Amino acid sequence: MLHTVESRVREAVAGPVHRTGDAPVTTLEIDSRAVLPGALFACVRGGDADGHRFAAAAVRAGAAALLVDRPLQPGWGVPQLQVPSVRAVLGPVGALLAGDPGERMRLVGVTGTNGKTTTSALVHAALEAAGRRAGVVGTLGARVGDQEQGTGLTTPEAPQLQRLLAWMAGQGATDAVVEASSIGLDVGRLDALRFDVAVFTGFEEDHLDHHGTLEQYWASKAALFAPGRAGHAVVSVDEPWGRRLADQARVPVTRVGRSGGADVRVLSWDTGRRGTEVLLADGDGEHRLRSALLGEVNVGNLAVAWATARRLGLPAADVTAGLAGLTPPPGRNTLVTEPGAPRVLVDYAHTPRALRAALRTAHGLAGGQQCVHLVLGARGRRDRAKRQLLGVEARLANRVWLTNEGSHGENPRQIVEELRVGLIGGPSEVSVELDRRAAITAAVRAADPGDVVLVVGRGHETQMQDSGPPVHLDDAEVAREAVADYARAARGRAA
Ligand SMILES: CC(=O)N[C@H]1[C@@H](OP(=O)(O)OP(=O)(O)OC[C@H]2O[C@@H](n3ccc(=O)[nH]c3=O)[C@H](O)[C@@H]2O)O[C@H](CO)[C@@H](O)[C@@H]1O[C@H](C)C(=O)N[C@@H](C)C(=O)N[C@H](CCC(=O)O)C(=O)O
Ligand SMILES: Nc1ncnc2c1ncn2[C@@H]1O[C@H](COP(=O)(O)OP(=O)(O)OP(=O)(O)O)[C@@H](O)[C@H]1O
Repeated sequence: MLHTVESRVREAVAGPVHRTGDAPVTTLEIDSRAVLPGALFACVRGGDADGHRFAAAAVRAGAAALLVDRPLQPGWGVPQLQVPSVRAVLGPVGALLAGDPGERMRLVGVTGTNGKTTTSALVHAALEAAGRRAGVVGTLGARVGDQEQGTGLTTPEAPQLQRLLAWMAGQGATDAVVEASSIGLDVGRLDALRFDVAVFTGFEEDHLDHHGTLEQYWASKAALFAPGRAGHAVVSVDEPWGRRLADQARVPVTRVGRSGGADVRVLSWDTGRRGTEVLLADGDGEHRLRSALLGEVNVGNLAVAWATARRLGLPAADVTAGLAGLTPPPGRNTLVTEPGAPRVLVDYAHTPRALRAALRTAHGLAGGQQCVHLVLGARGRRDRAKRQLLGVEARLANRVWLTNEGSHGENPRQIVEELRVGLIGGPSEVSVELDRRAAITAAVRAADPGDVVLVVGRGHETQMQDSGPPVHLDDAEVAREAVADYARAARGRAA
């Protein structure tokens, strides 16, 4: 009933709350186009639109009540609950109407500029190996057992996130791992959830088009590591940002890294075509982890996942088995190979630091003798300041193919020019091919069999958007075709 929602709102926020009547409400919905009969429609003021404008449409679709921040005249015959900020109560109200699933589950929240999806998948694998039924929510969707649902966002809006957790609990999940994006934290999508363990994978400049300043971006992430939000923190302290967080967090911290002060310390590691091996030391002694994930970034991800799983009380043998058994998430350092053809590494790197790491992984695979060819673009209408920095990092490649990555209405040639600025004066040979499929194919054709072609930016994504509707484009699929053609042609020449 709406009066129960009112009580929850009063517990959660200060300020005036006013209700015009009562009605049974079953779900919370923030999009009028998704309203089902019995919903409480929350009128959210957004960047593009004011949800109050869609209240009439929501009532026509069956909304039983409205959550508003100003009284609507008329109310179209349904009661209204007026609060100071609709967005600020989405978490608590979403939790209430979903049956407070977070209170029945053990929750892990994973934040960091990069590594959330990978680390979440690792922790999830460890939980399952320990015999716990666990769900996972993030960029790749929501999953429990063999059931999946799309999420659209890395961290879904609070009503959807709460419904997903309820769905997982209904499927028997006792635990859930949730990717916590900075934007999700900033706009309150994770409000009303308390994480048993909050995980920090690392930090660099990103999403400044949303946050405005680096400090604001930092503050959004750091907010997760506070009493009431998290019980314990697992923090990668290899970089200064992690050390800052470990020092400032107001919850107990497990420090993970290569330095002497770390509680979970990486003693040595090795990564290559066959995967990654890490030797760790913690309070219980030394542990050797093996994983099919490749690339130096996964050394840290594995160590952090280990520390998280152990913090959750999972037995060491189960954690080791879970981490070893994980199939690499799609588009994260995915290797495409055929005998006689160059190897292609498809990776979701879309920040300067991730690109640097991916290039190091590619050079490692190329063995230092062979060339690394990079296919690089940048997404339109997103973080424009990042482009030049990506270009600077791209100098680590021997040859660079600048291309389109989905212009979202911007001029793709202009985006490529902004990337190219960072490459000026560098040693790499630079070509421009705006057709992404043609760029990947050309890079493979131009490579020698021992070379590595690194395709970054889109990872698992299968839809690319320019000015028109999205079109199907899967980098790994294009790479597989190019590599197969290359191998066929090589066999033909040899025959
Ligand atoms: C910055 C941000 O959080 N934006 C999200 C936000 O948009 P907004 O508040 O501006 O909403 P709006 O479009 O102005 O609309 C206002 C309200 O009217 C409603 N509406 C709108 C039209 C209509 O016909 N009926 C209707 O009810 C909308 O559902 C919304 O509630 O609320 C929308 C509705 O849920 C989200 O789709 C939108 O995400 C946009 C699409 C987005 O791309 N967000 C990205 C940047 C994002 O959140 N990314 C993070 C980080 C990913 C990473 O780590 O890389 C993520 O967690 O995914
Ligand atoms: N710990 C890490 N530090 C830096 N870069 C990483 C790390 N882990 C992965 N990466 C790089 O970042 C890319 C994205 O990894 P992942 O999907 O795990 O991160 P994410 O935080 O979920 O990204 P997003 O929020 O954009 O979905 C990888 O393809 C890899 O290039």
